[in-house]
Amino acid sequence: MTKNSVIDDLLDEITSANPDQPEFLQAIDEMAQSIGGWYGKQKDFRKSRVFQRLAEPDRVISFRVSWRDDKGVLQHNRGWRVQFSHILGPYKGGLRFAPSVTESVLKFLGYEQIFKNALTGLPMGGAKGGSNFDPKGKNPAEIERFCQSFMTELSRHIGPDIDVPAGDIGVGQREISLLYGHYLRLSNTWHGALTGKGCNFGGSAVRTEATGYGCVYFCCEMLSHNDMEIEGKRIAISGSGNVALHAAEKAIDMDATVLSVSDSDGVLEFKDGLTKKDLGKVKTLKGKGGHLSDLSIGQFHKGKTPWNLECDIAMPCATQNELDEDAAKTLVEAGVSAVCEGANMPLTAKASEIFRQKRILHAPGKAANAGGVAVSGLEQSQNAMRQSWSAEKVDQELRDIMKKIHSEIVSADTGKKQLSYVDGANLAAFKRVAHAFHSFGSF
Ligand SMILES: NC(=O)C1=CN([C@@H]2O[C@H](COP(=O)(O)OP(=O)(O)OC[C@H]3O[C@@H](n4cnc5c(N)ncnc54)[C@H](O)[C@@H]3O)[C@@H](O)[C@H]2O)C=CC1
Ligand SMILES: O=C(O)CCC(=O)C(=O)O
Repeated sequence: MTKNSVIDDLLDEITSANPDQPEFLQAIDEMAQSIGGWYGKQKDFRKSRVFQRLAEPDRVISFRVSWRDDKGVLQHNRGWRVQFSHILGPYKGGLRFAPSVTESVLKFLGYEQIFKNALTGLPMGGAKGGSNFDPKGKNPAEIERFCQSFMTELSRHIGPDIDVPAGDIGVGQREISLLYGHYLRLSNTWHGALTGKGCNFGGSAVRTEATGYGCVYFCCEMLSHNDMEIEGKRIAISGSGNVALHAAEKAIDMDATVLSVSDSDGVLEFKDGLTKKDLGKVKTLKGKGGHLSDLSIGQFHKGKTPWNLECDIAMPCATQNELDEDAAKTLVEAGVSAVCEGANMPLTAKASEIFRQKRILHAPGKAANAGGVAVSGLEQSQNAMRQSWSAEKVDQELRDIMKKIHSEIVSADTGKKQLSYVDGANLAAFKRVAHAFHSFGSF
């Protein structure tokens, strides 16, 4: 079978089984393109349809979340937990609260999570969950009532050896605290059934910072492997949430010039580089749910993205498909050297293809943003051991894990002369999961 016929064969059945799930199919397609050459030679895996079976979640739990708003009116949203695979460990992955959440979005995130978690080398399966609830514009009491109602159902499905959720878009430490508090009341058991908890009640040092810091650590590994360094590089960052602001913080520490942060209204540009002082102002504003356009620092460009800024490194840290083909072309013309994904699947398939053709270094999210879930894995270990490690120890572990992920990717035998971080990450992770899955028989 040629590579293309293998890929067509893999995609046909999954595509027809998942109509109207474009994000999920995009993630599946990327994996099939990366591993197709190798998979075509794996007779046993093809015969037992490992790829197709792995594309079917273990289960998708969907539920009603009823909550009362401040006017006393009963509202309801839909909640989900996609428990994709627990081959390598308990289900693990974040919860997202945003109006754009659909089953397709959570399935793509859950699928990516299986392979990201495999790359960390820690015993974690893959899952994702959340709700189409929009936290924007809700007051704290409404958020609390929503979180409690959401957990009333979710608590039946989670536990330290079953499924361990964490945060994602719209779910930060405030929401994790509310969710965990309600879980404790319902279960009457203290154990680490959630990660991202406050450090004074079982959370790990550095978990809040880990995704952004890890992304910069990975970027440094990738640059140094390719005879470059981060010092002095101009970095365009999108987003202004947990991942973006901690990536910006670490990049500034490493003497890079951070040119931007953004939100859905536009981009805030810092021509001479974001300073720690101004980063503090952005953090304070975002902590209160404000808009970047309200700040009187930098230059705000309404309705724009960071992708037309002249930069050396693009670091998309906001959301899926935020960087499209035109943006990729603009970045290439402006001389970008590397793209490092803080967000999950922030590039459209066409944008990704442009960077591949132009041989731009491109670190996919499942590698570059794995630092967050890796420190979640370390939080699970600390909870199980009833220990609390120092920030220095956790940060060192995080650096070591990002380094190890990088070296696994560059040594993955993709059969191609040109090093592709996308293919390397997909192949290294898929092999680990597929070998375990296959050995379980009719699983
Ligand atoms: N929090 C974590 O530990 C991890 C998060 N991620 C991924 O990182 C990305 C960001 O997540 P967080 O920072 O945790 O979320 P967050 O909720 O803290 O921040 C999201 C930010 O993105 C901005 N945003 C949303 N849509 C946008 C758009 N279209 N254009 C520009 N900005 C937009 C929002 O204004 C907000 O500032 C997501 O893709 C998430 O899945 C990945 C690994 C771990
Ligand atoms: O920390 C975790 O469990 C999950 C983090 C996450 O949602 C992600 O890696 O996309």
